[in-house]
Amino acid sequence: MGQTTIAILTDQSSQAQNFVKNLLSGKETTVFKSLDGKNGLLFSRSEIERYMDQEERHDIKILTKNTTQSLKSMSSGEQKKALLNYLITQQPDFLVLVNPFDNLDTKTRQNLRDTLCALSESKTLVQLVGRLEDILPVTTDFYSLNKNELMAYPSSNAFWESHKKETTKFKGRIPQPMETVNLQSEELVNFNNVSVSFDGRQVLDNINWNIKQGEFWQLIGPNGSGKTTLLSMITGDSHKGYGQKLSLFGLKKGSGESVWDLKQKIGYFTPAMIDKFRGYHTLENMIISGLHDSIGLYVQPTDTEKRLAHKWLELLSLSSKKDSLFKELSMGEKRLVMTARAMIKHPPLLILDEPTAGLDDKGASLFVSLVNKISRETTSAIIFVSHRKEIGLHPEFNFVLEMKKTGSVGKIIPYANT
Ligand SMILES: Nc1ncnc2c1ncn2[C@@H]1O[C@H](COP(=O)(O)OP(=O)(O)OP(=O)(O)O)[C@@H](O)[C@H]1O
Repeated sequence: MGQTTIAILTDQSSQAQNFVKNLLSGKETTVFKSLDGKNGLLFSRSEIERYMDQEERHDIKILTKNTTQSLKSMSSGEQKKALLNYLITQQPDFLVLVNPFDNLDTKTRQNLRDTLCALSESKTLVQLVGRLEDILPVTTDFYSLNKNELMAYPSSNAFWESHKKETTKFKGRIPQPMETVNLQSEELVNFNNVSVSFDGRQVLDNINWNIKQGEFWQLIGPNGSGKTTLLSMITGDSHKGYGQKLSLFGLKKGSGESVWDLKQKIGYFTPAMIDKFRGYHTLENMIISGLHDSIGLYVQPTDTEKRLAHKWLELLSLSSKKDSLFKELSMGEKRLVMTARAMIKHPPLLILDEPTAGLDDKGASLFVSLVNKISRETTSAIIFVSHRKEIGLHPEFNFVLEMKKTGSVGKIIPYANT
């Protein structure tokens, strides 16, 4: 007979962090009586970051004892595996899993799902998940967390009935930019047989990828296949592109363009950016800051800039919050604002790196419809990186990285064939 497996569905209102803290310190055990006096451990992205920080700061190995690689340089899948293995060796009575499948590709997700289902035979698992599809099939007890209030469902049927999917749409059109960015070439990115190795191990093998103005690409590949490595060559954050046949916006890599020139042509958003600043800026200033390539605004905005920001806020149905602080927004709202910030100039290339990770179904569906809209109504090319096949996302092409012993190879699959 298996143990209790608990699922708690979270949404943008949930005070999940607080809840988890109380649960692990024994303060929530009035609801979960079976956990009273038991020892629980946490499996979450924040724990990986905490161990990453400890390993780096003190130059020690905790999760990475059996490898020479640093936790930081591992792919998300490798990091999660290392954390889970470590937690199991600590023999906890129960595990709290916060969005365990985020940032994982289909196969790694399936493997982790199987491992967790097997683990549920001997340990109590408490899942806090924002996406319905992430709930383990072995779940016995269902709850939802509204702000800090836990609501119990009498049966799994009652739970699934009350969470049928909804879809949401935006009203109005994407606001036009103040000026257009000059382009020397319609070809924005050209990888011509580009390969990348780390410490003698080839990670990317002869990549050929040509991205033209206005195209909508989804970049897909298993954990560790080299998606981040590819993107960092485009954004100028990796030197691996030098000396190879890589052209960006019509210029060969290394032919004198500055990282600044590159950043002018690229709008970039990844959820980790949100953690980089404290969020004491108004929404209006956050969006305008996209015109100045800063996070937050440090100069007085002009009236034209303010008008443009208002148009974006209107589109996002956030006008009433224009003077609110960015940090007061829900996670989903923050991502919409960050995307508006990345798009305000209509950069020739918009890169969205796993932008829906950690969102609940409603938040993800809203985000996806904004991206589809940007693709339809602007000439910006889009690269959308995601492990999940996002329901409702309509890219024109998939660039699929397939892992081989000699490094990942890239395949182009038109969306119509997927
Ligand atoms: N600086 C580095 N030093 C050593 N190995 C590295 C370094 N950067 C990346 N790697 C390795 O290269 C491979 C590709 O990593 P990359 O982060 O690009 O994959 P990914 O597809 O983005 O993975 P994920 O989806 O999990 O984020 C991984 O095996 C990773 O461990």
